[in-house]
Amino acid sequence: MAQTKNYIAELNEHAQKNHLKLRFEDLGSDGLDHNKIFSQKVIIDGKDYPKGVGKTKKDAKLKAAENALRCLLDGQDLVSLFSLWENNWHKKNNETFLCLIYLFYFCLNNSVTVCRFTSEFEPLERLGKGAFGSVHKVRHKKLNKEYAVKIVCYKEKALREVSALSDLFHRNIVRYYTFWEEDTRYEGDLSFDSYSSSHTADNSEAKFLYIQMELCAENTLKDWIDEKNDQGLQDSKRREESLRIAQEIVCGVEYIHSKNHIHRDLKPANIMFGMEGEVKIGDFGLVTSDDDDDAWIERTVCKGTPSYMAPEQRQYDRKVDMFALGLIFFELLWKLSTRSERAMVKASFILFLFVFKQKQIINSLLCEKPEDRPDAGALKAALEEWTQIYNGQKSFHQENQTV
Ligand SMILES: Nc1ncnc2c1ncn2[C@@H]1O[C@H](COP(=O)(O)OP(=O)(O)OP(=O)(O)O)[C@@H](O)[C@H]1O
Repeated sequence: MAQTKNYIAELNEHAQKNHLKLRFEDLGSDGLDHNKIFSQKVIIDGKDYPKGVGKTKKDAKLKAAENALRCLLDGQDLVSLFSLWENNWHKKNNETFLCLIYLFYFCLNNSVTVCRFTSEFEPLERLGKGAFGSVHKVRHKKLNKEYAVKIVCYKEKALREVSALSDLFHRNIVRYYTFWEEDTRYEGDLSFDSYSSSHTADNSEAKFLYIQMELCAENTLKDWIDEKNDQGLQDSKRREESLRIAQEIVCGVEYIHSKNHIHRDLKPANIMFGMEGEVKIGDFGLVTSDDDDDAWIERTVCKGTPSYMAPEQRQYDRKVDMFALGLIFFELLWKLSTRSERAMVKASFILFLFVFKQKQIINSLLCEKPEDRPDAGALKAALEEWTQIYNGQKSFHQENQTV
C-alpha cells in the first residue's frame, strides 16, 4: 500500500523553522451519519489556506496540511509569499532571504502560469470561429497596434499553417508575425466550450498554439459576393471590381506557388481584405509543400503509382488551386445561388453569357485535366489582357457617349 506522506508533521516543521503562527480549524462535517465528509483548514499568520476534506477528521486535517504546503512551497500562492515576506521584514535577515529563495524556486518551476496572450495583448473581440479554433482581434499593449491572434489546438494542421505562413511575405497574403505555445487556452474564448469537450476533454497534455497575424477587415470575399448578389447587380462596376480582385488573388497564388506551396483550400471565405481593400489570402491550414515527398505521395496515390511519375508532373499538383480560382472567378462575376447552378459552371452552361475572354479564362481553369489548366503566371497574363480589352471597350463607350 502506498505510504501517505505526513503533511501535518512537515507543515509543523516548516512553521517552526520560519516562526509562523500555525493552527488548524475544524470546519465541521456534512452528510448522513454513515457517510460523513469532514472539513478542516489551515490558518498561518492569520491567512486562510484551501480547506481539506476527508472521510475522517484526520484525513481532512492531512489534506488541509497538504494544500497549505503546496501553496507555500510550490509558489502557487504568490500573494501568500509576498505577505509572508512583508510580515517577516522586521524579523531576521535570513528569513527575508528564505522568502527570496521561495520566490526564486517558483519562478524556476514556472508554477505561476503567466499567459503571454493576456499579458502582451488586450483582447478586443472574437472575430470568428473555425473548425480548429478561433480568431481574436487584439491590441498589443506596448505597441498600441491591432492584430489578429488565432488560437488553435496544437495539431498538425496548425503547425502546417504556421510553417507555411512564416515562409510567405506578400501584399496579397495575410501577414504572419509570430507564434507561441501555451498550456492553456484563453479563458474568454467561448468557442472552446464545444471545441474542448470534443478535442481536449480527456487530454490534459493538450497545448495551444497562438498565431499572431495581420488584422484584416471583417468582411471576407464571401461577404463581398453575397452583398453584390443581394444588390442583384451583374453590372460593369461589379465586373471592374471583380477583375481587380481576381488579379490580386492570382498575384497571391503565383507567389504561394513560387515558394513551392499549394494552398488547397482556396474559397471566398478564406479570402479577406486588408485595411486598404487589398486582397489577403488566409487560412493556410491545408497548405502543403510541393517538395514534401510524403505529402506528394499521399496526394497522388489515388492517381496511380507515384514513383513512375516524371518530376515535371509534380507541378500539376498546383493546378488544384487553379481549378478553385476558376470557380471563384465565376462567383465574382455571376450569382450562383444553388448547388445545381454551381454544378452547371462545370458544364459551362452559363458561360455563354460571358464575354469571350472571360469565357476562355474560366473554361481553361475548369478543365478536367490538370495539365490543361494554365499556371498562375499564364493566368496573370490572361487577366492583364482581359483588363486591356475591358479598358479599351470602356473608353470606346465613353467616347461614343460624349460625341
Ligand atoms: N487575420 C485575420 N484578420 C481578421 N479576421 C480574420 C483573420 N483570420 C481569420 N479571420 C476571421 O476569423 C474567422 C475564423 O477563421 P479561421 O481561419 O479560424 O477559420 P475558418 O477559415 O472559418 O475555418 P477552418 O479553420 O475550419 O477552415 C473567419 O471568419 C475569418 O474571417
